[in-house]
Amino acid sequence: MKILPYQPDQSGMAYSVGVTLDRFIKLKQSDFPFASGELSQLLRDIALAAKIVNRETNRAGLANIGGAFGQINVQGEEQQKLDVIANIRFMRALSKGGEVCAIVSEEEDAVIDLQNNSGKYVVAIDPLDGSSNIDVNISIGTIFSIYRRKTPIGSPIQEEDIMQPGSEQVAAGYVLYGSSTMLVYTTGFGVNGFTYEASLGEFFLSHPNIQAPEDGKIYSINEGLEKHWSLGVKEYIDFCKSKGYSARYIGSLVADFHRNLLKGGIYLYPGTQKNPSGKLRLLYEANALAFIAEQAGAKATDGSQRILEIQPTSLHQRTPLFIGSDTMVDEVLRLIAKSNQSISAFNL
Ligand SMILES: O=P(O)(O)OC[C@H]1O[C@](O)(COP(=O)(O)O)[C@@H](O)[C@@H]1O
Ligand SMILES: [Mg+2]
Ligand SMILES: [Mg+2]
Repeated sequence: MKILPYQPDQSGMAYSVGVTLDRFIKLKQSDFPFASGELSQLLRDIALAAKIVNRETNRAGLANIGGAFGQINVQGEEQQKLDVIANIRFMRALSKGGEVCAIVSEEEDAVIDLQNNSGKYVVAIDPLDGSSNIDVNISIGTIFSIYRRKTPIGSPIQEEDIMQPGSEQVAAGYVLYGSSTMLVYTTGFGVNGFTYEASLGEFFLSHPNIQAPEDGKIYSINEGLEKHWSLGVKEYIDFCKSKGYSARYIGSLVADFHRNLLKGGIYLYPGTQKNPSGKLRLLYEANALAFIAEQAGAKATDGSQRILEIQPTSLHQRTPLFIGSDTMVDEVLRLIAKSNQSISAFNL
């Protein structure tokens, strides 16, 4: 009986698909000596909900799921039908999975207590990011942060379980529903991206160990708000223009962040006199992307401190966000500090 060692096909005739997300999660579990598989299962639950939401976004125009839902959420924003559908889908997947004890969602006023005595994880989620782009077929996303609860499993959910700084995240990620659908996440051991192959119903590793370029030539900011920017921000955008950098702004945080993460660039949503904390939410937008950014060698700040160091005080609190390539974030921080100094010197 002839026995031969397997020789992987070198002909290139059949392209090799990457490792599936499931398999990758299993392989990576060994990074955690005391892993019990619950976080792995939770990541799978999120991937499952992402597949369903992907299907809904793809046919938003057909199935009458575009447009407004007719309710205002706690942010004072008109909810889109897909905001509500995505919220329901992720809530269901997270509650059915059994790993989660509490959820903070952009679409829910209060913390959702899943009354799950065995769940040790808390999830903060932006079920549908970039809502203003849903009906015009532009890339949108989902953003999620995962924490381990602080109080004993089975005991009532406490403030300390929810109000954790981003540095306490055990995992974070986003789904990008764009020309292709991708899931990008970190568990604190680097950042990996997976592309969805709908015909096989699987996410495959397509972007292993993502490293953000140290510098870039792209800046993303809503220039329509220019007159409300601080002097430091104005000086930085003038600096970008003087360098001939490209202005790219999709209006979906996940999509703008993803492009800049891969190509090098910076996304800015500064505070203004009217909204000193800007627009983006700390718990389910900024924290997750800041964890990803730092794990990929990039930076995330509110203009004075690391996003991950901010101690949350309210569920839907907002924060200014400057996130992207190292050198670019350092430059905007330098200009903001310089303009603050000159303003305080002037006021003396
Ligand atoms: O329209 P603006 O003020 O530029 O704000 C756009 C930003 O607001 C957001 O849409 C806020 O997120 P949601 O869509 O989840 O509410 C970001 O995705 C985006 O970057
Ligand atoms: Mg959002
Ligand atoms: Mg949203």
